[in-house]
Amino acid sequence: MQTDEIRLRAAELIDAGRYIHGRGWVPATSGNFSARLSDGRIAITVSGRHKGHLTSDDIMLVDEEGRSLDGKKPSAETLLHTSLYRRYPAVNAVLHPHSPGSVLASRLFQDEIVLEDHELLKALPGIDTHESRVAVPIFPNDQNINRLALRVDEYLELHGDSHGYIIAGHGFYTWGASVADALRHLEALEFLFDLEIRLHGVKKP
Ligand SMILES: CSCCC(=O)C(=O)COP(=O)(O)O
Ligand SMILES: [Zn+2]
Repeated sequence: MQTDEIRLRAAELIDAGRYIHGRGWVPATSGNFSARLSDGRIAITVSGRHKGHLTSDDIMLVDEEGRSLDGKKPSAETLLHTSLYRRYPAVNAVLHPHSPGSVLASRLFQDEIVLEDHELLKALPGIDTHESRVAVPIFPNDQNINRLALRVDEYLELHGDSHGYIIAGHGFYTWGASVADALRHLEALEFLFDLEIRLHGVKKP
């Protein structure tokens, strides 16, 4: 059943996809997006769809464990979304771009990229001064999404809240209380990754 809430969240994800693709952050059919509904179900992109040209047919519902509720095939990376929703009750949207900044950062830095002394850090929740240090962890890519989700979850358990994480040679994940918030975090992080890459050069020393 298409409730108003589902239609609204789907429209937000469709608009976000058009914007993110326009910026070159989800080339081909890469990336995936989701939003949590008030009853705990999750609206998520169908696997393999082009995220720049999404329609309502490309947004489906899964339960909290990532199981399809409507017979469609959810994103191959659904478990990376559901584990974030499980960990963070205040998070209602997760966005995953395959952006050049995140991929290049993973070639240049190991384990984490540190963002500090940037006014734009204030676009991230809980940060109100440029005198802040944000470490974005970098995990090795893994075709076993369950194993990757566990690895990320273990890191977050150990290190506390995070604004996002990079998967090496792949892309990054970020999240927020709403699709608009997650999109702001995505744009800020990608901008800061790009600045750090330019600052440090694109080749490893
Ligand atoms: C063509 S990109 C490879 C898969 C991927 O990393 C991705 O983000 C898209 O997968 P999905 O199943 O969500 O379409
Ligand atoms: Zn991906």
